[in-house]
Amino acid sequence: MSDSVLIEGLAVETVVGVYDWEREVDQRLMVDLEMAWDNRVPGASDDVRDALDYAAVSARVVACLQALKPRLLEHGAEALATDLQDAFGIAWLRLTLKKPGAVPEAQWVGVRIERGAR
Ligand SMILES: Nc1nc2c(c(=O)[nH]1)N=C([C@H](O)[C@@H](O)CO)CN2
Repeated sequence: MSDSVLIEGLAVETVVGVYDWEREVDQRLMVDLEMAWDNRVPGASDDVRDALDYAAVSARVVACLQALKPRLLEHGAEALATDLQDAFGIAWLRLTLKKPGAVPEAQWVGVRIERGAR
């Protein structure tokens, strides 16, 4: 079973970064998520209660990162992955956390992690 639910380019404004000035301002993070889910069940029932609700996941991503205020992207990604897996029962996920503008010469910099097993 290789079904997924996807979220791409979710924007989150939060405190993030290791430098003193970064603790004083909000910056934008972008989140991409691929989450393993058996889509055959909601595919048959047409009931959102059987689905991994991408709207509910998106709201939790925003709340989690705004509460965490991570210094490192690595810490934000790790905490977010654990929180989402626990909250929604996601067996496997791939999470990319991007910080656009952190390196002026780059479109974005970031980290990508995979956690769990399909
Ligand atoms: N691997 C990482 N390197 C750096 C991070 C990070 O989160 N992970 N963060 C910074 C600063 O906060 C930077 O983004 C400020 O522009 C530097 N390196």
